[in-house]
Amino acid sequence: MLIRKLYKFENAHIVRNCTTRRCSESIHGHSYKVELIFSSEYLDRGQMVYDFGLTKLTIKELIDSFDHAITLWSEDEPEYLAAMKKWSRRWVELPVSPSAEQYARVILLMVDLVMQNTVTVNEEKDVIIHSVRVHETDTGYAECSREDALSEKLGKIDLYAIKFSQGVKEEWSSPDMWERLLRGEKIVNPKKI
Ligand SMILES: Nc1nc2c(c(=O)[nH]1)N=C([C@H](O)[C@H](O)COP(=O)(O)OP(=O)(O)OP(=O)(O)O)CN2
Repeated sequence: MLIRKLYKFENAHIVRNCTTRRCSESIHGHSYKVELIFSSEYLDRGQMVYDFGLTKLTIKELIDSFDHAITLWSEDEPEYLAAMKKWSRRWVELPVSPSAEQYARVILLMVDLVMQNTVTVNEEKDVIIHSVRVHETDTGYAECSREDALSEKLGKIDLYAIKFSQGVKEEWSSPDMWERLLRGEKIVNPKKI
């Protein structure tokens, strides 16, 4: 069974090497809409796949890292990267270019990491992030399955290579949230929210 939760953020980027000039040559922004689809064959004590409220904790905080930020590709021109980092307090650097496709893959892997580290307390069972849809505009989205996120054909994504600026981290409830997730530290879900 599937459930879906929608997140929104405002973000700026350039997508180098793509065909559309406006996209590859000028910094521009989008009001992103991100749909997370979770799945399980089981229901919890509340007869839910996964309480929507639980998706508004670490997962929401992590996705909100992109809000009012510029997303950078680590292989972009060093001069451009340095300037963006100098003039924007909030930035996220990815090892892949920030196309809608790569956003969807990165976000799926991030959410998967959160879910793998989460200890559930309401008899939730085998809840996984099933797919992610990233809407860049009202007219275009990219959709990523778990297989897509891990696909060697689409290129491996190294979560350890993702960098968040100090300005992003200091707004997290715990500034070392990402390092803790990468270390595999467990997050115990609250009994009540
Ligand atoms: N497959 C992809 N194609 C494009 C991406 C992308 O991430 N994946 N991104 C862009 C640009 O970021 C661009 O801003 C969005 O392009 P487009 O859909 O053309 O935007 P419009 O607002 O002009 O769309 P309309 O349907 O004309 O309103 C380009 N392509």
